[in-house]
Amino acid sequence: MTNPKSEIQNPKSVAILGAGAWGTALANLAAANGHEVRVWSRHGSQTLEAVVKDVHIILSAISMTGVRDVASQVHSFPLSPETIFVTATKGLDPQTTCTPSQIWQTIFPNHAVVVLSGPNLSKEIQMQLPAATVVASNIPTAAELVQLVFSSHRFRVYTNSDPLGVELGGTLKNVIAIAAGVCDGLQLGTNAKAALVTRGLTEIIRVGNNWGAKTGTFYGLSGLGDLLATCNSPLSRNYQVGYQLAGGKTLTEILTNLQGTAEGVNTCRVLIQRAKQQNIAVPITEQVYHLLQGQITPRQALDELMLRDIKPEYNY
Ligand SMILES: NC(=O)C1=CN([C@@H]2O[C@H](COP(=O)(O)OP(=O)(O)OC[C@H]3O[C@@H](n4cnc5c(N)ncnc54)[C@H](OP(=O)(O)O)[C@@H]3O)[C@@H](O)[C@H]2O)C=CC1
Ligand SMILES: O=C(CO)COP(=O)(O)O
Repeated sequence: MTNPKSEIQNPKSVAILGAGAWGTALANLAAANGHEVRVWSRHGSQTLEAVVKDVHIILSAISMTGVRDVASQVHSFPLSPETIFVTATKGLDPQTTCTPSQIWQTIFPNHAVVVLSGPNLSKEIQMQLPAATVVASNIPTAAELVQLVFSSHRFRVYTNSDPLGVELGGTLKNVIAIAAGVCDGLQLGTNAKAALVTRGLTEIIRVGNNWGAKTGTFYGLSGLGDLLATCNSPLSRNYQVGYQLAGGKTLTEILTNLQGTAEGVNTCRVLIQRAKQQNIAVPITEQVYHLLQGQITPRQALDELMLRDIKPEYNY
């Protein structure tokens, strides 16, 4: 059963770039609503040019490492000026610290770009469990069109007019999810976890505000919502990285055996770079960074956080 409002009077053609866990789940959602869906993978039989030809929507669910290259390739093909880009990647560009939507928008300045982000563990969505997400754009009609394409009785899609905030919420929480995995792996208890996630949200808001995003966005699905999902679920790859580090495995061992992408590892490095440039306090991210670099143990990271100077709670 589709959402009655999204029932197909006007089916759209949708190119999904990336046949990983998230690209596949999103392709299934659009196809279940009766849209024409074409999926591109670099290992697939169809060319990128054929997949994007004449489509209404191009949705990228490519890992951060591939975004710039794939966006540049798409740029070399003829597209309708009406084509809407949707980005579902949760990462930061190591060279420029740009978000994926900033990359797409720079390469396609005359096209609408929509960010899709929320508490969306793809395994649960593939099992058709209920979930909600946010589609955000500076062009409201573009976000509304994407909302219709993906909405169903199992997948509730909200629009939002702060694409940067929605994108940063989904991206920055991955670093906190690694820390949450460490917290659970060390069996630090529920109080510790609540403190970590709440102070993690403060850190995300501090970084987001400096970047130009709105505070309120981070209390929504793509900030607090996604923190709750990924900091509490073993389905999250980022959480798994932290949990297994706490169990004594090395990062290399963990990443070799992990199914899929844990963007928080790269995001943490880029975030440290940006926080230094902009002079933003990111104490949790700093400890995750030292831990990922193998410079401290999980217990030492905990001590560093607990022994910081005492201060007022609100210091965005
Ligand atoms: N899984 C989830 O629950 C969710 C994931 N996300 C985000 O979506 C993004 C993708 O995650 P997910 O699908 O889980 O990851 P996967 O590792 O399952 O898939 C990654 C996809 O990116 C492709 N890719 C990677 N590098 C390149 C490249 N250089 N050129 C072309 N394609 C490339 C991979 O292609 P190939 O298979 O050929 O390697 C694959 O299709 C991440 O940013 C993640 O944070 C967001 C919400 C939910
Ligand atoms: O972003 C996600 C859920 O919203 C997926 O989390 P992981 O990338 O940690 O698996």
